[in-house]
Formats: sequence, C-alpha cells, structure tokens
Amino acid sequence: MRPGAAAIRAAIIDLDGTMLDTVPDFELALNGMRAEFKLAPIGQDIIKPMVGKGSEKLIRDVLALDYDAARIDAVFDEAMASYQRHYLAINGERSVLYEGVLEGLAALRDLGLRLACVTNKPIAFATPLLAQKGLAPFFELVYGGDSLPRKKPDPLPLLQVCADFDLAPSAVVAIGDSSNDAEAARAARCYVLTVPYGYNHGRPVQDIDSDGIVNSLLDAAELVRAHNSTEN
Ligand SMILES: O=C(O)COP(=O)(O)O
Ligand SMILES: [Mg+2]
Repeated sequence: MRPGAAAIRAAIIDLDGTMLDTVPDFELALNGMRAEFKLAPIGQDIIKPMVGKGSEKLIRDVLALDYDAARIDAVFDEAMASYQRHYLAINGERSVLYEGVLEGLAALRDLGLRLACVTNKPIAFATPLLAQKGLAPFFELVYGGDSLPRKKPDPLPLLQVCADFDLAPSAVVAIGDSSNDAEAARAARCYVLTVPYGYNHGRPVQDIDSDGIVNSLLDAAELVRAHNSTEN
C-alpha cells in the first residue's frame, strides 16, 4: 500500500478462513460422505490444508487418501453429490465468525468502501451461509467458485468485481487467508492483505506475496483508512 497512491474504493473479501472458520462444517459434511463409502472419518488437521481450492479439488484430495486415480474418477460424481447433500444439511451449524469480522466489515463500509465477497465455495453454500451469519447485508456482490468460468487463483472473479463496480483494480483491495487469494489479486493488479489465522493450504502465511499481514478485518480497515488519508 503506497502512500500517495489512489484511494481504495472497494474491498473483495474471502470467506473460508477469512470471515468464518468453516473447517468444523467441512468435517461433518466430508465424514458424512466418507461414511456412505464405508471410509473412516478424518480429522480437522487433515481437512484444514485441503480447504480453499474449491469443492472438486477438495473431494478429489479427500478420496485420494484411500483411492487411486481410476477409482476416484469412477466414484467422483456420486461422492460429490453425497458431499453436497451433507454440506447443505449442516451448512453453518458449526462454523464460527473470526474475531473482528463484523466490526471490520462495518468499519470498511463506514470508510465508504463497496464490498464484495469472492469465495471458491459453491455459491449454493456461500449465499445461505453469509445470510445465516449476519454477513449478507454488508455485500453488494457475492461470487462463488462456480459463479464464473474460472475461480481463484485466476484473477477473473476479482476483475469481474472491478468491472461491476466500475473501478480500476488499483482502487480495490482483496483480503484473504491464502496464497490463492494473493495470486488472484496480484494477477488482477489489486492490492492484497492477508489474515494469518486461516488455512493457507497448510503453509506459513509469511510465504505469501501480499501487501501486508493484518491480524483482523478491523486492522485491515485501519490500514485502508491510513492509506486513503495520504491520497494525492
Ligand atoms: O475452497 C473453498 O471451498 C472455499 O475457499 P475460500 O472461501 O477460502 O475461497
Ligand atoms: Mg480462504
């Protein structure tokens, strides 16, 4: 975030690992699916690094714990349908908001920023979850992992938000927990801030190429406020 650069007018916020700790929901849904395949339950420590690349990759990674590639292909559609059924049945039951999320969203909104949520979660999961947790009213736009032809780390969803808001990417900050979010933001030429408490595919958050690590969305709002106060 360069002092004297153009003001930030919008924020694009990630969902899993950034606003909500959803791993307990993933645990329920994935183990519901695994039970149907007579596979042993798996723990959150195994699931956590697998979250963030969308449902298809997640289901393939979870099946790969027990099956070879040919078997995965053979059961994939059935496993995905089972997982989706289980996820929709428990969506939000055990996931919790991280500290400073509601306060941070309110602070970003009060700074005059327009807000979008871009997640790799399927939109059919994301929309009811945002509503249930009181997050929906903050967002003008929500894109899920299946809303557009390509998902993060591709820049497409971020560029789509910039176009929807009629803003240059240099006036937009993406906030996320993983390298997936940062790569998308870099490729779109948006600013990017990283929260350290999420998943990041099991890798250290310090390895992420971002414009800064912020302890909460509230800290992100404070950084945006400071940036905008130095605007030329
Ligand atoms: O991969 C997912 O299901 C969601 O991940 P994201 O909300 O961190 O983009
Ligand atoms: Mg995330």
